[in-house]
Amino acid sequence: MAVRHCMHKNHTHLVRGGTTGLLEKASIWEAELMQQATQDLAPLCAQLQNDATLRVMLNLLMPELSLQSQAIKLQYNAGGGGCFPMHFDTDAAVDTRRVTAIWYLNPGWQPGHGGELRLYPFPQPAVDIAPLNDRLVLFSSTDMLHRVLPSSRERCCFTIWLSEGLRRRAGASVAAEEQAAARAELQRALSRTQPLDGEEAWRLILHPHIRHHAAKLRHCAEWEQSVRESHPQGPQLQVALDTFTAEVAVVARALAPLLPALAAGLPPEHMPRRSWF
Ligand SMILES: O=C(O)CCC(=O)C(=O)O
Ligand SMILES: [Fe+2]
Repeated sequence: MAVRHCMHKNHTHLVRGGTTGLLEKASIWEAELMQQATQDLAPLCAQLQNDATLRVMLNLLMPELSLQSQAIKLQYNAGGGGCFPMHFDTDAAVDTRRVTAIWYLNPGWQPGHGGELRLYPFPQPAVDIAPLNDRLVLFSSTDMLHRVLPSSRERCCFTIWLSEGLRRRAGASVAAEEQAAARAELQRALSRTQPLDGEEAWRLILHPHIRHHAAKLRHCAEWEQSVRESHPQGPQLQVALDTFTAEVAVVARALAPLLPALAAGLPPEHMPRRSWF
């Protein structure tokens, strides 16, 4: 595969004390389709980069997303346990990516080869998706926690990120006021010294400002394990694990009144519909 010549190692971004470090993943290589070098080596990749079919279809089905551009990378997992730690692809405050589409290229994948995509539509239980050839999986880039389980075989996919345009940003100042009010309400609730009761606690746990943090606490043991599995041993991995432990402690302190409800779990009758976007 000629395009392998322009592949580089994938890294996990480590945010710590205001600086971002890079932690190389074991066995994972990638090529950006936007880059001319990739397109020159693999004309089909240029065609895919410029194909608007998925974006147009999604805008028809979900016009509220208002998707305007796409960035695509080709991912090659060399096998031998290559995997991704638990993560959200982005945060709405960081960039405009809104939909993640993964298109798998694995003829002959068998149960037992590993490399399943695991989605965590918190508070619903996790869902494993086999990376079957020609399967396309779509989920929210901002709200869906996910990881890739260790793969014992070579595994390939295109990862397509669809971004919203500037149009939706027009209402930003109204949204900012609403957000300030929501933040004040959350601060009041979280400054209580007594635990909140189940229903009130779950309303806050599922609040968009809290849900990501609550999901991290709920799955913290698996999250830590996934960081260990995805990166080579060494001092940088230890820094990543220490940073993770410190973050979890801060989140647990901040969400203290919600912890009993989180540990007890949401009663099935209150479980919201599974939400992918
Ligand atoms: O390989 C996959 O199935 C998912 C990859 C992924 O999560 C990513 O590139 O952010
Ligand atoms: Fe991802």
